[in-house]
Amino acid sequence: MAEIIDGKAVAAEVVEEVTRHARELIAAGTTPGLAVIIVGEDPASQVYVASKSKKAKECGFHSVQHTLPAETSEEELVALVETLNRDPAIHGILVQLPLPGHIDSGRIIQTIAPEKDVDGFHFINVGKLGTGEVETAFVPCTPAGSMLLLERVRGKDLSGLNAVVIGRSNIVGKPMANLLLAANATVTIAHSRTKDLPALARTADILVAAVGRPEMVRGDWIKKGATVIDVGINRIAAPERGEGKTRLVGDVAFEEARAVAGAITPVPGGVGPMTIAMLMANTLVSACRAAGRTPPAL
Ligand SMILES: Nc1nc2c(c(=O)[nH]1)N[C@@H](CN(C=O)c1ccc(C(=O)N[C@@H](CCC(=O)O)C(=O)O)cc1)CN2
Repeated sequence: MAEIIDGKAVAAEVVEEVTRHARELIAAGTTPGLAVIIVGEDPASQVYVASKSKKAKECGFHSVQHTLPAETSEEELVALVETLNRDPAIHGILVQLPLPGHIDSGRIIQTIAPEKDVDGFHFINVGKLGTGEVETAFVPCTPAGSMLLLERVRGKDLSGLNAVVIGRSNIVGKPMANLLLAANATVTIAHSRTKDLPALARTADILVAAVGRPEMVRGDWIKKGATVIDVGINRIAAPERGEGKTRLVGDVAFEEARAVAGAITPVPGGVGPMTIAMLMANTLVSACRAAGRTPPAL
């Protein structure tokens, strides 16, 4: 049976470290500030944003939440981001995704000042990560958190290991592939047009599933002893729990996979909690840089 990688516990460790460093920074005169923006009433987004704001307060940060109606115009949102760009008390700006359809997410992301882009989605940060400038980039929170979990079982250097990332999104798949490459893994990105995905997945010592399709990766796709990082968070019907009930599953069929893998992240309690912990870490780093201090290695 595979080792279960406890993302909740690792996230709690990260948050504890961030809080300790934040205390020192605050004593030296800089309070890390995080502004989180949500537009509309998507229930999952509301939960994530509330968790982010709450966690920021727990870390001792100055935490501001902007809750905007779904009808907010793109121009209004741009204006808010520009105001936050100029606010010296704010070191991190996060616009919760997805945004309502009438707003161009790309334009909003590119409006965020790169030095406050704690989501790591701005072209400047994407480019830095892509060219190996990891030290000065902001790395997107979910891949950064996934790498920390991976490090717990495989160490920092992945030389000689084959990694397969299923999914090519800008938020997870592509940055994850870049981080694996920076750690010396041999990386393949697979997607909906990949031929014989199960066979390719079976070549992976490290398999990252980030497709958003419930339990797509089956046990017989997994090489014996592989490390499986499940980034998917899918809510599915669970009639066995009662009428109208739901449950969360990942992109990996967990029970099948744990019988074959060497280590695996569960859903919930794996990569998800790391996303919020790494946002706190990125905000601390941003505040350290603004204060002219060397950010801690987290
Ligand atoms: N601007 C951004 N928007 C979105 C991001 C992001 O990184 N930046 N990521 C996702 C959602 N997300 C954070 O925003 C997120 C998803 C899941 C979790 C989490 O802790 N999940 C728990 C389960 C929670 C539940 O019960 O529903 C888990 O996996 O254990 C945290 C953050 C999209 N948008």
